[in-house]
Formats: sequence, C-alpha cells, structure tokens
Amino acid sequence: MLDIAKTADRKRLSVRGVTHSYGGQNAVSDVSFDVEAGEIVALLGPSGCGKSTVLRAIAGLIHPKAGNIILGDDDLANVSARARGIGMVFQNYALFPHLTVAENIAYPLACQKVPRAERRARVDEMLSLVRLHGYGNRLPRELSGGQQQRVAVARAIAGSPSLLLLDEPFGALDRALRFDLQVELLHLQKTLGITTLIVTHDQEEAQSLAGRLVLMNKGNVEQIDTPMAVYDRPKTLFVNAFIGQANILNGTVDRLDAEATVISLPGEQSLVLPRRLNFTPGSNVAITFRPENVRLMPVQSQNSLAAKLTVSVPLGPSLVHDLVMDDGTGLRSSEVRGPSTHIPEPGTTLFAEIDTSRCHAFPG
Ligand SMILES: Nc1ncnc2c1ncn2[C@@H]1O[C@H](COP(=O)(O)OP(=O)(O)OP(=O)(O)O)[C@@H](O)[C@H]1O
Repeated sequence: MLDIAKTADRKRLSVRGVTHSYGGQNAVSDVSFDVEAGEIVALLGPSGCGKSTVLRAIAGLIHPKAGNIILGDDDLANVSARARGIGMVFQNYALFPHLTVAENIAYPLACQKVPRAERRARVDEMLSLVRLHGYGNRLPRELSGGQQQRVAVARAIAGSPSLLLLDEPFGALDRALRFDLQVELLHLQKTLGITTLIVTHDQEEAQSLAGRLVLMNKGNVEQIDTPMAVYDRPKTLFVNAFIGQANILNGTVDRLDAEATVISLPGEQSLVLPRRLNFTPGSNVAITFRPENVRLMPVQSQNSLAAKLTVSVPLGPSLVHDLVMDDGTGLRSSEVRGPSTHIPEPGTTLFAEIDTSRCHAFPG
C-alpha cells in the first residue's frame, strides 16, 4: 500500500444552501449537495450555470453570500483557503513555470513545513504514481500538455488533502489523451480514496468518472443522481435534453384514464402513453424519448409517427437517422448496425414507432 493512502484523511463534504451573486446578479442560488467520504461526484451543467462559483466557494477563493460549506466536522466559513486542506487542479495546469516538476510537486509540502528528506521521498512517490518517473528535473515548458496536467494532479494530492477539487481538468487536451487521463485519475482516486469533486460541462467525462452527478442549470441544482438514473429518469426537461440525446414533441393532453393518456400532436397525429399522466386534459406537455427508443418501419402502426428521412449517418457501431415531420419537428432514431442493415433513401416517408413505455412527459 502507498504511504499516502495510509495518511489520506477521508472526509465528507457538505454544501448547504450556497448562494452567491456578482454585482447584484445571482450566479448560484441555494445550492446543496454532499460528497461522501471517498466518493467522486461531478458538478455538471452548461457554461455559465455556476459550477466554478460553487467550486471557488468550497476552495475558499470567494465567500458566498449565504450557505455553509462543511468538510468533515468543520464549517469552513472562517477557515482560510490555505488552511482548508484542499487540493485543486485547474484546466490551464497553473504550474509554476520557473520551478522544476519536482519543485512544483514539493511546493504544498514545503508550505506544510514537511522535512526535506520526507519531501523528496513523497515527490518520488508522486512522480511514480502519475507515471512521470525521471521527469523531476524538467521545467513545465519541457512537458506535453498531458504530462503537465499529470504534474498538476501530483501537486494537488502530494499534501494528502482531505478533498480534491478538479475544475475542467482535461478541457485543454485532445479526446484520446483526455480519456487516458480520465482512466488514470479514476485509478488514482480509487487507490487513494480522496473525496473528489470534479467540475465539467462534458457529460461523457462526468458519466465516466463520477458515481453521482449534480446537474446544474442557471445557478440551481436540477437533479442529483447516479449517471444511469439521470439518463433513465430525468426529473426535468432540461436534464433530459442535457444528458444524452432527446426527441421532444410538444403536444396537448387529449384524454386520460387509469391506464393510458392520449396526447394530440400537430398534424393530426397522436401518441398513447401506457400510463395516467399527472396532467389535466388540455394541458400543454413536452413528450420526450431517446433515439434508441424509436424504430423506423415502412408501414404505419399504433404509436408510430409519419416522418420523412433527411439523412442516415453511420456512427461506429450504430446508424443514426434524422427525420422531419410535416409540421417541421425533427425526430432522431438510432439502431445498432448489422451486416445486413438496410439504409433507406433520403426523402422516403417512414413511420417512427416509439416505445411509449420509455417516454417522459414534462409541462409544455
Ligand atoms: N468574477 C465575476 N464577476 C461577475 N460575474 C461573474 C464572475 N464570475 C462568474 N460570473 C458570472 O456568474 C455566472 C456563473 O459563472 P461560473 O463561472 O460559476 O459558471 P460555470 O458554470 O463555471 O461556467 P463555465 O463552464 O463557462 O466555466 C455567469 O453568469 C458568469 O458570467
């Protein structure tokens, strides 16, 4: 077992009702979530939704207007950024350019007044951990972007922080390298068991790294759940559209009984959902479903919608079809491609058969 794993101090992070504004404009409102000791959670949402503001408040770089941040048993309100025991990694590496790799990694240890010999041993351990053994004497500019980011990770964990914060850590790297570093980070986090919060706007990154996601939109938390639950049971239309792909049909509740709800759609089409929705007749609803829950058929059946094929695109193992309905609403269907999969001609009218048991309904 690694030395650092023995000394890692697992703490639970609790964010309670954090609210912050810049110049009167609320950037985050009443944000609450927990990261259990040793857990990895992703804060996910579109640009400007307030993710970095939450992270900065946890790190102690800003003081939120309201709310509490509790790490372990300590409320951090009166604890300085430096004394919080938090390791941070930013997108732009932020290594000290005039210090060598080893000096960069040793920096937090020097601040903690760790004796020189112990510092040297810890730096060596960190270099092996991030697979940069032998690079200690180089300057940051003599490393690739991926290597620099590994040094940033090593520096963040060298001081055995009780919390690791990562702000878009791999945003500047190309896709393949990002994936490699994500796998490495996951391995490292599991080995060390550091409570970790990662901020990203990349849903694939969030889903591959985190056990739970905190979905933010316009300064508010919309849902906190596992990646699969967020995908399968989105609580809001925003979450449904932000995670994965979603077809959205705007319609009106026509009639409902105990077992079914009939939705009228533009162009005299309709859809029967096999359950009673919590809406009154006449309500506007947005019905959503994933492309993989749509099958294209040559003939009409119940719960199929007529649409014209615009394009079919092979994407690795699947085939994605884009269609347009008479009223201009777009539809997307995807299927697993086999050796005999037939690709229809663009312009063909097809019938999109929707698995209505997988549809979600939100206020329109
Ligand atoms: N220093 C600042 N002064 C004024 N407004 C700010 C400041 N920092 C952030 N904001 C505003 O607060 C809101 C939230 O910003 P924040 O950086 O937290 O979002 P984000 O989700 O991290 O975005 P991104 O993914 O683009 O980094 C935005 O509307 C932003 O314009």
